[in-house]
Amino acid sequence: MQQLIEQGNFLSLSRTQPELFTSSIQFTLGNGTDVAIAAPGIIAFTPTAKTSINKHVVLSSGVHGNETAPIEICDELVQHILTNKLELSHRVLFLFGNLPAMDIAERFVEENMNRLFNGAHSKGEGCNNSERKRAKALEEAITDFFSVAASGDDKYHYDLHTAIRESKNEKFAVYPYLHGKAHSKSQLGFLAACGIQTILLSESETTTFSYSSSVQHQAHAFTVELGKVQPFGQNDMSRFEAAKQSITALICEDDFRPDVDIDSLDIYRVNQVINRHQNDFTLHFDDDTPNFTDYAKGTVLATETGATYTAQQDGEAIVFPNANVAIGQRALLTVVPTKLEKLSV
Ligand SMILES: O=C(O)CCC(=O)N[C@@H](CCC(=O)O)C(=O)O
Ligand SMILES: [Zn+2]
Repeated sequence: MQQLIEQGNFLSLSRTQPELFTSSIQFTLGNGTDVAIAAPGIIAFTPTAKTSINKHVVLSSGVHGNETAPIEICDELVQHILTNKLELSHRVLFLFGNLPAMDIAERFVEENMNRLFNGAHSKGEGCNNSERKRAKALEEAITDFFSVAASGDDKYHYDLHTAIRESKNEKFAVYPYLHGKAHSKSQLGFLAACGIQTILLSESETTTFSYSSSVQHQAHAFTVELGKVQPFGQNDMSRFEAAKQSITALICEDDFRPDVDIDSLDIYRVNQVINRHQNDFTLHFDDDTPNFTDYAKGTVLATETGATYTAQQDGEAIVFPNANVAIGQRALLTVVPTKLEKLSV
């Protein structure tokens, strides 16, 4: 543990010597911050010297193993907390999602982990592979972490990703379906401070990590897309500076609440969720077509035996196209511009 406290290399040790963390470990840093390690890649910090803790923040990265920029950002934050370069004002749980997928620089090993949350890990064939077991462990870590929040405290979960393709709107966030609850203006302010001006409103239940935290814990939860997938060490970190600074402010300042002019944001709602049902599922645009490319009504976007998927409105745009997903999984979202109707503070 001496090496961990001196170097702060929690992610590296989790990946290279996971046996160090197979039993849970607790210790306290010199500045009074309690550290609890539940498993490799799962570390929580509680700044006990603070009397006004009212935010409980979950930062997950690497749920897809090849989405490296968020992993590098969180790795650095953890290092700075462990080595006392950063002093927290609020509780933070860091989750490094798919460690084996990071090692092979792939999105996943056997199964896309971001379709296994909200209990999906234990449905169907059951919790029978390492990604299903990890999704369950990550959910349990969040349940434990939020269980000590007092009523009225704020719970947050930012699930940090990068997209496979280029994107006309480089940074964007998926706001999980809120079942009629109002969208939060202060959360949109925080995301804007991170450089995220584009928000997709999901309109259905899913098995993503952010939806799970939103519906299970009433957390302010988002899937945050910070840029494009790059190998470890090849990210232009200057493109993530605003996100890094704002996340740091959220966890280190007593009350970081940047404001935003809602009219300056690009808000979309999901219009179609197109799943792949057949082996011959084909997208009808080039592989390098960026996210948020929009089409005229009637344009054929994808086909498969028995179905043709078209733009239903002028200006309908594509997001996350991927013809290679497993049968039954989401191969394409389409989105259309919208306005936010119900906003809370
Ligand atoms: O670029 C892509 O095709 C995928 C990027 C990514 O991993 N996106 C998330 C979004 C989750 C959500 O809809 O909230 C995913 O597909 O899991
Ligand atoms: Zn991802």
